[in-house]
Amino acid sequence: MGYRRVVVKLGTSVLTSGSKKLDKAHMVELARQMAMLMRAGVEVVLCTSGAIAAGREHLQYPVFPDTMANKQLLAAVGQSQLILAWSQLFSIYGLHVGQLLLTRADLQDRERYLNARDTLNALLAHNIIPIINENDAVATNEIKVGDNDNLSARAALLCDADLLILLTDQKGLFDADPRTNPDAQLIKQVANIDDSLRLLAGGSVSGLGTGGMATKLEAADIARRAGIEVVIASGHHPDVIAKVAARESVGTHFSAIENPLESRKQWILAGPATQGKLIVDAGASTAVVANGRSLLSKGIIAVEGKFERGATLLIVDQQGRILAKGMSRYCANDLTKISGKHSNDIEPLLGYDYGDAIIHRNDMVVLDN
Ligand SMILES: Nc1ncnc2c1ncn2[C@@H]1O[C@H](COP(=O)(O)OP(=O)(O)O)[C@@H](O)[C@H]1O
Ligand SMILES: N[C@@H](CCC(=O)OP(=O)(O)O)C(=O)O
Repeated sequence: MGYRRVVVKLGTSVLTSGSKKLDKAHMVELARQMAMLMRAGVEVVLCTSGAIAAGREHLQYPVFPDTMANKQLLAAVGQSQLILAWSQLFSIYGLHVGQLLLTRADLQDRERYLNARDTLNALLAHNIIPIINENDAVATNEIKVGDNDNLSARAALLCDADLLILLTDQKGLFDADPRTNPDAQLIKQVANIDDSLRLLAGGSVSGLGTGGMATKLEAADIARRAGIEVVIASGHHPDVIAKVAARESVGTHFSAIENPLESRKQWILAGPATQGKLIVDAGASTAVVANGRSLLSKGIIAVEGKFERGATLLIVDQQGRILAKGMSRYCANDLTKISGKHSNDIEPLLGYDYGDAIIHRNDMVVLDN
């Protein structure tokens, strides 16, 4: 069956073709491919990087100290150049574009999330290509998603896409970074994202992109758990977008999981930033991962981070493996008092009680699979 709605993410590495400026000749080719897909009845959402690179180019490569304010300046200048370029390039194919600049705060707050979703749907309903980037000009580290791989996965969830295409400067995910390992082999199919796969995915060394393959794997993991297929491929492979959309074998394909998470759990996974960690013993690990139970105080060995009730935390085992992510019903202070203790001791120790479940299974996404 054909795809209905596709998010295409273009990394800086693709947009600049490895140079220091936007490669407009290649951007028009990518716009053509996306326009053809739209003409074939597939809705396309573009998540584009390149604002900072475009800002540097427009200001003729100023030598600035590497501060947050200067990056924001470059993004503010570059984003307008970037959207101007896309708007002109898509107009060649008779298409309008609409710009959405998002931060984590827009995805975290339910009302803003629904607002962004309505805008995306309205644009698509009018055959207008939504173009998304992080709102780098205003986003501080605290409210940033931080990289466009993760942002594109959240965009795919937001608009209920069925395919996410991450285009980059490599043919896909290799079993080692091909820049430093000439013998590295392309991994064509991934059925499960686990720690051994994460170890293969390195950061970005080109100085152009943010996050490298590590953030692409994070993005793939979020999307596939929401039932969205993911492909990582080269943005310079001829007709790559059409081929991926036609299910030809290009790059690395990640299958979607069979029973996608319900939307509340998708939001827990993709929305709020994690604010701490609960380290748990083997019994709690089995209860949470194998038996799908809530996390009780008895199994908690240590608490890391400062957080309030309702914060999103990682549950990790003593070997540091991430088991689950979920929302805590107790704050960090309370948890340090009751960890390792029986549920019956919560009330006597704290003077109140929000229930036995520290993280209830309905508020938890198990990740060790
Ligand atoms: N296992 C791997 N397979 C492929 N590329 C990898 C791997 N590990 C690290 N990388 C690096 O990831 C880079 C792509 O990510 P990045 O530089 O962030 O580009 P983009 O701008 O497309 O997001 C590649 O150039 C490569 O050096
Ligand atoms: N939002 C930034 C890009 C951040 C980013 O993740 O870059 P990349 O790894 O090239 O996709 C920009 O527009 O410059």
